[in-house]
Amino acid sequence: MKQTVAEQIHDLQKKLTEYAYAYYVKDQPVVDDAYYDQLYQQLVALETAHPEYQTSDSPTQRVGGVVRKGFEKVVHEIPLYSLNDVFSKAEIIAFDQRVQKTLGHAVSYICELKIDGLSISLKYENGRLVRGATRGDGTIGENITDNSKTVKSIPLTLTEPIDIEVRGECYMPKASFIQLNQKREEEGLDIFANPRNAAAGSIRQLDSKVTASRNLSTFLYTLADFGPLHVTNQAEALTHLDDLGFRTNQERAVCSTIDDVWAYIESFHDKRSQLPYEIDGVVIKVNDFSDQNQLGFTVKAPRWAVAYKFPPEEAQTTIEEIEWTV
Ligand SMILES: NC(=O)c1cc2c(=O)c3cc(F)ccc3oc2nc1N
Repeated sequence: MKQTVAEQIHDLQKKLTEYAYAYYVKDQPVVDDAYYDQLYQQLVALETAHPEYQTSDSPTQRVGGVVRKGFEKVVHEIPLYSLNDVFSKAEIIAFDQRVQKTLGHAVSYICELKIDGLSISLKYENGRLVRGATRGDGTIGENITDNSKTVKSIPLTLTEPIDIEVRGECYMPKASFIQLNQKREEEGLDIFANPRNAAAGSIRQLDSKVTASRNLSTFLYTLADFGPLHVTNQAEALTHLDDLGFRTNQERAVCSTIDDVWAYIESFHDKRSQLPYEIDGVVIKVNDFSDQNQLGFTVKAPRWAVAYKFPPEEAQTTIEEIEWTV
């Protein structure tokens, strides 16, 4: 039986959302670009002819179009802390000693690549994105909801209709950074010093169409407000973020000893230049949440995590060296 217009539109929205998820979140395209574009144009035509069926979470709403005079301020009910930096194995061992002394037992750690982007916070109500915000000073950030919606790896709707707040890093892939600077040079514009600055300048654009053009991506890493989720450790939390539809970094590893942590760090010190995104170190976190809660926070940072920083990268990676994934 012939589909109604509403069914055609809903069907296209669903398909295009699934294809975009595979491409931008899982790095595993399921259709080629030409086919995606063909369906996308069909959806734009149908939604234009029947705006009553255009939904706020349709893939066509990713193009931006809001121009603001400035950013509203956002108060982070749960502050975004920064991490204490360490620069040597000795400091990591000292961190582990402090943790064991405070808790009275050994712990397992989770190592995560330290993505060199800018921190963002995303708030969902009933599974719908309601607010995107920059970290700011950790308590007061900027409302970048319009721009967040143009970042293709940020889900507009979660797989569960829950209230939750998550945090992560918004970054610009190395290849996009190199292409953006080449384009800016040709146009006689100033170039960005590094992908982090390019990401910050792109997510804090007053014209969300510009943000949409910058091919930003994300890796989420924290459940700020767990909502109804029952997770006991960071590894589980990251799996939940995956299940909800977020993009998380798959290089993470649970390590039961500091020697394993150090082996992880050394392995990524060598792989760093081949990664399609910039990292400036490795974040080491006590994995278990009850241990984290017992360790708590200082005024500015958690006692249950440190950021091991790599020495500044030597030569800027050439485009040939990079694996061409988003
Ligand atoms: N850049 C990062 O890739 C990254 C950053 C942070 C944080 O800034 C961070 C700050 C906190 F107070 C607590 C946990 C954190 O975990 C983190 N985990 C990460 N993977």
